[in-house]
Amino acid sequence: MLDFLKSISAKKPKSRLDPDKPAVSVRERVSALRHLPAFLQLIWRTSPALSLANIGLRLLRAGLPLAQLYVARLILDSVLALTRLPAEQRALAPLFTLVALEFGLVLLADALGRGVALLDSLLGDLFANQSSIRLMAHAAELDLDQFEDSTFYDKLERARRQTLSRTVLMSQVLSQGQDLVTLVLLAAGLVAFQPWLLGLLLLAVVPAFLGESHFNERSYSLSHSWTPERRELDYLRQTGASDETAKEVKIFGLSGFLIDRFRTLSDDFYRQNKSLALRRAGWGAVFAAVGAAGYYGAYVYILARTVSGSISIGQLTFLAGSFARLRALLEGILSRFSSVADGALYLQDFFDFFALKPRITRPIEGSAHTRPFPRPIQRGFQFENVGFQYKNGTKWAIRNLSFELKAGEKLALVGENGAGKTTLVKLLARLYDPSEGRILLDGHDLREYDPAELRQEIGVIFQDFVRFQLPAGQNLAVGRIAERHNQARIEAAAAQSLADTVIQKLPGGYEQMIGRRFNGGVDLSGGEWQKIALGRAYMREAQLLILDEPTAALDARAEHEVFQRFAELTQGKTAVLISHRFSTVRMADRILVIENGQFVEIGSHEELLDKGGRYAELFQLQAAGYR
Ligand SMILES: Nc1ncnc2c1ncn2[C@@H]1O[C@H](COP(=O)(O)OP(=O)(O)OP(=O)(O)O)[C@@H](O)[C@H]1O
Repeated sequence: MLDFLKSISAKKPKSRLDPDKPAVSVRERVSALRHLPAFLQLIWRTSPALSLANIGLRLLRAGLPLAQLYVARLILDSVLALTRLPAEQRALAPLFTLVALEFGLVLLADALGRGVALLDSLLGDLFANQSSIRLMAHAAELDLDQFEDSTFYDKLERARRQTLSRTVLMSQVLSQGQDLVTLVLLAAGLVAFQPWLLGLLLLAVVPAFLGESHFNERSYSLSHSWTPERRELDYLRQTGASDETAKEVKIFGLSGFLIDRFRTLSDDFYRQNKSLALRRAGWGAVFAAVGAAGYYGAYVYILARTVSGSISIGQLTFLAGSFARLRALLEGILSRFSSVADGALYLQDFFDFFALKPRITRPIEGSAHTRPFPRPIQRGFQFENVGFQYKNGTKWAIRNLSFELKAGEKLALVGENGAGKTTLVKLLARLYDPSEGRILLDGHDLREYDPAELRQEIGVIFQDFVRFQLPAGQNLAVGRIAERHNQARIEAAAAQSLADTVIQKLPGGYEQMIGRRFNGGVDLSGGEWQKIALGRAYMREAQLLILDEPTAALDARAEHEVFQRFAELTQGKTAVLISHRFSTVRMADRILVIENGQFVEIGSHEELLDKGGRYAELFQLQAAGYR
């Protein structure tokens, strides 16, 4: 036992990742309890009426054990008194009234218990739904670079897991309150009889509590340190068995590789978990025996007092019953305390996630207002010495970049893979802010405008656009989701992006679910998907349209047609086009060539060819391929 108690303070968790990482200390666990008021407040706000009803029922339920024990005592004493009377003097009516009372209490306890369980489940469901909604809303507010940070992802993952398991914590906290009330009521009876019995009770229960805390702490540490691996396990499970990956997994024969990795990781976790579970079970049995010994010690004492005649049989049942109940209650409260503290530690992850704040906000720090967005844009965008480094990147993705994107101009970006073209576009859309330099819109820093308003005025179709598992019409409508019921507008956008020819062939037309994830879904080819995604740009009707490799998957005829329409559609509008195809690029007014994130040259197709620089070189290279 001594060894075990020493181990509580001395042992460190066997974390595969960081063997020196200390276990979560008791102090941390207790300090995590500070999150409980905020948590209870969240529950209260979920539904004040259900919360109030829940508390009311629990308070009533808390008083019942004492009442039941007391009535049982009266019944026994009255039976004994009756047996001592001559048969003709035995009046049974008071006895049966007591029995009826006990019967009533049993029914009431059952009804209250069911009522509490019902309210817990309703409140829990509401709370889980609202937490999920808050989680999605908060994630949408955060900056893109926060998503690219793996510690953020771990937080998000833990917070996501929390939305459901927190309903268990809610029940536990409320039950804890209820049991504490019952405990105080029962303990009052025991203290009145023999105060030191309470000490005996604590002695029987406290070691079990310490053991429970210790093992919960280890469980939490283990599970916490395994968050990245768990994400990897989820990823492997998903990659090994999903429609999106099945093709390549089969072709490359990856399943053995994926399964091996999964097995190695999961076996490792299983081993660590098993060793913890075994020790937990062993020590659990020891503590249960200590608890039982305490109970029987008290029982023997109460029996001796009954035999000596100093208390009645009724009092014996009351006291022995109180003691047994108190022991179970105290054990429950103490062990629940450690799982509440454990839950509160997880709560810390939950609140940590909600405490993350986006940096790209409105208005920018230090200024009182945002600048109204120019309608129409007068001068255009200027990049002034712009540099950008990804948080997890080792080099500058863009450096010392200065150029002007004039209002109404069609600018093409050219550069080799990794040159920084997509990064430039993300900076324009304020998905990131420059690490150095600045971007001006009509002479003012882009950060002075409301980012939401800016994004309203920009339409971007990325090369890795999302294939939403939605009906075809809605898949186009995501370009301007407020217009999702405007069928005429959706059809016009489809006609402009050539998506109409794709949709006409679908059995369900605009209502046809696309993608294979849901029942009845029909998958499209890469080029067909791209036409749908392009349609989103036309739904958008933005002042600045950005297409990042919009035609990479299109056949030559479709590409030609798309660009015919694109030129018409963007007349008078500003547009940025990224493409590796010079047939597309040459349609732009000017072409900006970048290399390793740096400015190389800018000019029209003819100007750059005449100049004989990098563009001319790349153009000749591609043209040579067609000769
Ligand atoms: N999220 C990211 N985190 C870290 N580095 C990134 C990230 N995205 C891009 N990079 C790096 O920034 C550089 C520029 O990438 P970018 O995507 O802008 O290139 P690109 O010119 O659009 O390339 P491509 O023609 O292949 O689409 C590359 O070196 C890339 O590895």
